[in-house]
Amino acid sequence: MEKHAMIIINPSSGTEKSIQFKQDVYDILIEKDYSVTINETKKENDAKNFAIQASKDAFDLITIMGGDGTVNEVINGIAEQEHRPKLHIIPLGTVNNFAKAVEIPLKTQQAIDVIKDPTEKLVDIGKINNHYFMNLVNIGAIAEATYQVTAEQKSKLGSLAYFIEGLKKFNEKDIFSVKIKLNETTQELDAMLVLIALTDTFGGFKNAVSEADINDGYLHVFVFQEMSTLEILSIITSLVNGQLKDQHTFNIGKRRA
Ligand SMILES: Nc1ncnc2c1ncn2[C@@H]1O[C@H](COP(=O)(O)OP(=O)(O)OP(=O)(O)O)[C@@H](O)[C@H]1O
Repeated sequence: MEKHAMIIINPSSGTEKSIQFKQDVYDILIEKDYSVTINETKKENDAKNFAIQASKDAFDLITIMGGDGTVNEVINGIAEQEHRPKLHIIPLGTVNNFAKAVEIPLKTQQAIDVIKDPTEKLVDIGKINNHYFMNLVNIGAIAEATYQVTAEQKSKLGSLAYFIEGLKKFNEKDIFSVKIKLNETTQELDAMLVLIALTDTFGGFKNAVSEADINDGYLHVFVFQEMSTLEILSIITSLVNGQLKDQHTFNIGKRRA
């Protein structure tokens, strides 16, 4: 039976290299006996809508050429569909957090070639209200600051751009009150930042949350309370070195996703 693949390309992702690889991806899928439909995104939600269509039309595969935002849209498109195509991700974003977490090759040609001899991985996804996520959720002013990072800053600085914006907010000590019901316990805490991770990768740093596995079925919940600049630096070092789990005062537990 003929196999169907949809390529979803975000031409604006990362360093805007996706278009130059379009033909290579098309050729390899044809070589693997897929019939191929190509869709380019123009704006927010296009990738999600293409993915919904691919599910409804019972496509076998969606090849995503883009960054975390594009992958997230596709996941939101397929999550609640009866038929979910498999995903082949070609990381072309700035940070590519999810690709790092799932250990997809970051070199474009290698990621394309994965389809020649594919291995399948199941991954956890989480849900907030009606929105699915596959990386992590940040709550607080620090998290909001990261949304102010411009596309230009991202292209120039990569993940560092987020850290710089985040650090500015850390100094303002914006504390908020948060009530967390985790398993059977409810805690009310004052927090600077709440981080809920599904994978071990944060801000593009592999192993930052080394206890989290992509398919362990858990949400890993961290609450960062008011901290001195020294403590903040120590946490950043932990993130980079993969020792966030050792900061037990901040790790308040995990629950089944
Ligand atoms: N043609 C387009 N021009 C501008 N923006 C687009 C276009 N198509 C999609 N978008 C927007 O781009 C967002 C996703 O970008 P994506 O995350 O893939 O790239 P990135 O930001 O460079 O990567 P990363 O998230 O890894 O840093 C989508 O959510 C959508 O809003």
